[in-house]
Amino acid sequence: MIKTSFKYFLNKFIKKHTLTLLLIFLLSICTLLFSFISPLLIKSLVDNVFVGKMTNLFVYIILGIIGMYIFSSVSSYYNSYLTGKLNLVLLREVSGTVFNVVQFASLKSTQTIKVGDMITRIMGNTQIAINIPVRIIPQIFMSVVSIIVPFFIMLSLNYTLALIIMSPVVLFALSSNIFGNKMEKIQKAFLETNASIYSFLKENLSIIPLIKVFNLEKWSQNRFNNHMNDYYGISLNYTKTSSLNSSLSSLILGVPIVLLITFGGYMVLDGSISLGTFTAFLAYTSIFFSPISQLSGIWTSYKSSLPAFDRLKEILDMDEETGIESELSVTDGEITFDNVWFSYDNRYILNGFNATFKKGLNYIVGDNGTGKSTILKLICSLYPVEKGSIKVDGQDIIKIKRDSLIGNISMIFSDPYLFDGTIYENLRIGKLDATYNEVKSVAKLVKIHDFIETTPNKYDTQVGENGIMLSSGEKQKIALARAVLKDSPIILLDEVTKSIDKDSRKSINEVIDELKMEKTIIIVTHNSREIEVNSNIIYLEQDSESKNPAPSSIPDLAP
Ligand SMILES: Nc1ncnc2c1ncn2[C@@H]1O[C@H](COP(=O)(O)OP(=O)(O)OP(=O)(O)O)[C@@H](O)[C@H]1O
Repeated sequence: MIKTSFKYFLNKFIKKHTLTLLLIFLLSICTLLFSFISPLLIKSLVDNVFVGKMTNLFVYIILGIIGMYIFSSVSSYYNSYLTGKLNLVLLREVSGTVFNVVQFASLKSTQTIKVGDMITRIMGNTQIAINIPVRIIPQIFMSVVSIIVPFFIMLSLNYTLALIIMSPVVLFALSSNIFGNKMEKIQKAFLETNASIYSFLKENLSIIPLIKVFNLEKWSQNRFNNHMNDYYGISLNYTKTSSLNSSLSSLILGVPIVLLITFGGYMVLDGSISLGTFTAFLAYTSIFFSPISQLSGIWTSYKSSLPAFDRLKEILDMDEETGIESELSVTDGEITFDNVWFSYDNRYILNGFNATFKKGLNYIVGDNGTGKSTILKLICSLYPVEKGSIKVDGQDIIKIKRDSLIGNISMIFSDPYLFDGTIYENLRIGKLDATYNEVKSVAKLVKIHDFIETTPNKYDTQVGENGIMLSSGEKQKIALARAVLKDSPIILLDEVTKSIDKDSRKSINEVIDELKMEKTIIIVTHNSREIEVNSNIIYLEQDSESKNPAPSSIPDLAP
């Protein structure tokens, strides 16, 4: 699974940056050149200048070292700048794509992941995934080059000594593999725990009033502590394993040095290698083994980053909302449900539901949980139906482009969903190009204008997160104003007058009365006293059978 997600990620996001990555690889080699050449310059310094007394070479070697330093520093600057830039470009592209998928995915699929978890995936996991192609793979490449080049140089200097010194490589390969697999498992658990902490915090911080009125502070604290204990346990395991890995690497790193001093030292005394060759070996041994030791750390980070791909792919694979073919043309505004089946998590809410909603007033009434709100959401295509069809003026909504369908519908949820902005901005989402005057006249219509005028900055007053500065009734009036402003032929209202006072309700009903002449209005309500005579009524029961009763025969569902 991880392999497929990784390949998919590379093809979707990294392939188009191949040139930049190649340039980064090239600059990495340039940065390394100095470390490869400098031991040879030192060898020449010892053997030719100090021992062989070729003093004319001295100045060239010094100039060579200075030149290599400058070249290496310039390459290193461009290398790190390009890497940082590519990282930022990819972060913007990947998180933008993931966010976009979440926006357009069906509600059913987005609801499978908790909000806090989703946030950690969009930002945190994206960065972890990007690290692999942008930092980890170039580091692996650099390490491999840093191993291969000194390997051949050492072989050319002294074949036997080179092979003796390189023998501990096997130990590195073994420990990297063992630790890499272990870290992959730990990181998977770590990412899940991290996501559940975010989800818990997101939920907890949004229900603080509930916690206060039920005296749940201690209970809540315990839940947080439990999450933190899990986090602590997994993080400690991570720290323990990675510390063990790095100290084991340092221990293994000592083996070739001991081998060089023992065998190389013997060879110098023996006269089979020069002192310069021994010095060059000393330098190449650390050049050769430090990337091997780094490689085991990089391999561990590579393995531990892999679970992030699966978590991102889960989002990128989400179903898009349906409706791709045609535009909706609303003439009579008739909506028909024909043998509609729909379930949440295999629990059927609608079993072959049939109903017709016509231009004018339509009511859906029924007990809690019978599927009234679900019917409105299905008309908006927020969820796809499983069997049967929903048609608007004979056009199956499954074939209609989503923005065309939604362009013809105003849906007001029972929760008005306000965002953190001004009253004006919140009203205007019904019609983004509405003028100030248009917004104002609609606010007057739904009886919220007078209240707005009393707020500190009038229409520019900030409403706070989810409209926390406003009362439930004020929020519902704002939501209603949005629907009126949108002026669409179909209006769906889910218990929108439940928190509205008697006078305002009266004027809102007058607005609805005016709109019913030319629009299809479907109202979900529990208050049968509000239902107009001669309107179309769908009464839902637990088995989802619909009847068309006379208003007088509907049980009074109001509390
Ligand atoms: N996103 C969801 N995931 C799973 N089950 C859901 C979801 N939304 C609603 N349900 C379930 O579907 C059933 C119908 O819900 P719906 O909100 O449509 O009922 P309703 O008739 O509007 O209820 P109420 O009168 O209480 O507002 C309920 O039993 C509810 O638990």
